[in-house]
Amino acid sequence: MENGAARTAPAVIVAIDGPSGTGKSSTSKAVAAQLRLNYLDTGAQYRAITWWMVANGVDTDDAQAVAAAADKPEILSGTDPENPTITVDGVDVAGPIRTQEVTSKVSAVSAVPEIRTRITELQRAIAAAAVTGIVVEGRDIGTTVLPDADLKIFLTAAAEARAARRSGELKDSDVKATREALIKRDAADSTRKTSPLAKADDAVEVDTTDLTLPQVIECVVTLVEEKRAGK
Ligand SMILES: Nc1ncnc2c1ncn2[C@@H]1O[C@H](COP(=O)(O)OP(=O)(O)O)[C@@H](O)[C@H]1O
Ligand SMILES: Nc1ccn([C@H]2C[C@H](O)[C@@H](COP(=O)(O)OP(=O)(O)O)O2)c(=O)n1
Repeated sequence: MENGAARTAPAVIVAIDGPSGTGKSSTSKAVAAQLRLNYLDTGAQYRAITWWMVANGVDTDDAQAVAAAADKPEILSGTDPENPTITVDGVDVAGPIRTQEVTSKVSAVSAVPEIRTRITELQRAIAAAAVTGIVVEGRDIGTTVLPDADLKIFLTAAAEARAARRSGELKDSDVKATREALIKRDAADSTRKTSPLAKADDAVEVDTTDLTLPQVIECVVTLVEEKRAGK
């Protein structure tokens, strides 16, 4: 260290993208907790605005109606990886945003350009305010939201593995139906016009099919540390 001065690590921005069930949320939370960074689940924000549309009787298949309401709800994300929170107009929606109804409607709502503009602004403001840095996970973080991120990771996994992981979380669900719903949602998210799910050219791809969660976490922590060390 020069002249014995204490050196403060610069804020590090990590973008983690990929399809459903590849391990984005679990990995991002653990990496952020381990490295004392903030954490943002951008899927939760799209789920929250979708929840609001449903709760307020907006037809989620009517893109014009969804666009007209895009600025109405106030969405707040708490970025502590040990206790991430999400509220809409002051209401805790962490539970309600995970229902099958919201899951089946979120792709249509998040394809509307006015919704993406609104949520992208929120995401950039949260990332800019993170003093030590942040891990942001989603579908278009490396490509659109934070194209200058210090490190971009794109997680993948075989559809069978992803469906098995997801149905392990949902009681009474069968793997085949979960697999079909997941493939349908990924296809919608990857083919929408505005900011689709995509790997950034400079992202590191990690196939998690045959890796345990601790292995994926270790891999990403190592990549962040290498970046910080300037390798
Ligand atoms: N590498 C892995 N091996 C086994 N299970 C995993 C792995 N990564 C994540 N999981 C589990 O799969 C489920 C989905 O993971 P999650 O992090 O929510 O994925 P995503 O955010 O990409 O949809 C969770 O129950 C999680 O514990
Ligand atoms: N950056 C993002 C994050 C999520 N979305 C949309 C598309 C996704 O199907 C939904 C839900 O995302 P979420 O990460 O909660 O999905 P998972 O069920 O965890 O895979 O939100 C998006 O369009 N852009």
